Amino acid sequence: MSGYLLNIAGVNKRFGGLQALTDVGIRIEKGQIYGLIGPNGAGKTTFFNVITGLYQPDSGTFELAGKPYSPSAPHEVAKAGIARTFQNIRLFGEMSALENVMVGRHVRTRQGVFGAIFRHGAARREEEEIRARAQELLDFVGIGQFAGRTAKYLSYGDQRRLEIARALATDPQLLALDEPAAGMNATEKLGLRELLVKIKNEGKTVLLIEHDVKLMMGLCDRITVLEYGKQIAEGLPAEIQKNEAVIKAYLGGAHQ
Ligand SMILES: Nc1ncnc2c1ncn2[C@@H]1O[C@H](COP(=O)(O)OP(=O)(O)OP(=O)(O)O)[C@@H](O)[C@H]1O
Repeated sequence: MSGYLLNIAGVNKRFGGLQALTDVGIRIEKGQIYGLIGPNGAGKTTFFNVITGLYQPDSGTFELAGKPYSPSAPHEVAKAGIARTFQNIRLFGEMSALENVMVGRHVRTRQGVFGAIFRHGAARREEEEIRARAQELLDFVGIGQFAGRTAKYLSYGDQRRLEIARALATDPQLLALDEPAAGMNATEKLGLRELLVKIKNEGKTVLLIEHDVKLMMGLCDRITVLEYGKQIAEGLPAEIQKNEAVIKAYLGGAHQ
């Protein structure tokens, strides 16, 4: 056992002639907010997709809370205890905010989605519990008042909050967020920052990809920097900010 909540090593991923990830690994302690940054095309999303079961890696070892897990399919990863959100919002637009969160919750229930559809005895009771928990989560992320609103009519920032609530509904050990601040205005970003701190204060562990480096520096406990699929730096935000290779990667202009 490593003592880390997430311990991933030696990840390689090739797309045809392109080596998208070369020997990438991260170790995240429980309760940390861990950031993944890097210029466009650095391999951040590819790495996320590998550890959450969307892409099959060419190699790599994967361990969550001391137990090896197989990133062979997204539902296996969800069962192991990792929940994620996507760069592009993926909600059920025609469903209410509450229903979106309830769907997330069904991953963890005994009756599952079919029980919920047929609504017999135990399933009905479980359904009520799920509903109550979903409302709690909406309250937690700050959109409890919009529980009945059709998801597609929520503001952009609130849709992002809803995605986070839905991910939290699976009771994950690790919450993986792919660019949660993308497209947000300054006020929404401030709100997101507060929400992430609140999630951390609940004892959750968060892995985050984000382009807003300023936001990341103020928020993350540790940061890994990728460039052309390789890890060029890992450390505390203060160390990353001073790292020559990182400064060069961001200011070099090669990726603009
Ligand atoms: N499914 C795929 N097939 C082929 N090449 C891919 C695929 N997914 C990603 N790539 C390539 O892998 C490299 C890394 O891309 P990736 O999207 O992981 O970078 P990123 O750091 O997330 O970039 P961005 O910040 O722009 O989202 C890029 O050169 C990209 O074109």
